[in-house]
Amino acid sequence: MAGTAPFAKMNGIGNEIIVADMRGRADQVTAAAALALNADAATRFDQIMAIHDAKTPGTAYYVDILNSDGTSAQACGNGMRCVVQALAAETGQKTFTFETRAGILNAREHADGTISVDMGMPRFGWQEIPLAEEFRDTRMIELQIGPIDAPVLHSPSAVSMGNPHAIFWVDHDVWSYELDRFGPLLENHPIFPERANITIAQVTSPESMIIRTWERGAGLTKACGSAACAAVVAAARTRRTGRSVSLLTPGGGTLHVEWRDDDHVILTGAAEWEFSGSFDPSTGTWARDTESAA
Ligand SMILES: N[C@@H](CCC[C@H](N)C(=O)O)C(=O)O
Repeated sequence: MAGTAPFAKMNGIGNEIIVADMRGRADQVTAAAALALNADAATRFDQIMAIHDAKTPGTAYYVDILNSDGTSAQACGNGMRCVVQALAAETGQKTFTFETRAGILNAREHADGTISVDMGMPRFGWQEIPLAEEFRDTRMIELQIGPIDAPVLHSPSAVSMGNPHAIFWVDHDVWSYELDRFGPLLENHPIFPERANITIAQVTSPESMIIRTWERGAGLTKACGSAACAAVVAAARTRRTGRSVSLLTPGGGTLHVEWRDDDHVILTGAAEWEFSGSFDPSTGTWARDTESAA
């Protein structure tokens, strides 16, 4: 064992995040450690953002992302904001360039404390998302749940934000759908060979929508940043909204997404520190810092 590593329990508008400081060490946070941390109510999380030393010149850090089921994720918008807030507090820096499995991304902390993350460019090709079979137009794919002649949800848009997303559109009462029941079935549907994040979206104006997400590898969460990006891109592609949209999420928080003309998707929102501690990255055994909030 290489010794314990510091961590901060944080959240990105309710998306439960552990920011793990793995700088200066060669080991990784294991799936076993993730499962152990998630099994403890005090450290239950949706994603671990493990900050490692940079691998690529021009980047400050490599960020490895683990879901609460121990699997890896390529992107996590809410988690990246937590990483930025933690590093900005430590270094006084306001802008950062990171590397993740999804590629290189830039982020900035604003004067009001909100944080913007450039989530990169969306991808729409069926092989890029990926889907298991060819769809020439991923603005609407054939997929439904519920009775065959009266589906409850159907015809989602599919988008990659580095990670796979499907967005089901509903006209009213987004809260009434049993996403806890349909989510696992859709996440693991054979059409998604790498599984998928499943979102239900209700457009409320050309500049606003409400989203709920069943996250791949994490289940129902209070917010999902990459899903917010995927939903706005898909909504703009299908002429449901413009390219600059505010999104209300189940935790009550709001995210803002702008799909810029240069094709980059910018996610803006808040991040919050809860407490700090140290943990064993191989087992998940942890202890709270004594000076940390209860
Ligand atoms: N909460 C995240 C998304 C995390 C990754 C996702 N569950 C996956 O496996 O792709 C966000 O804020 O983007």
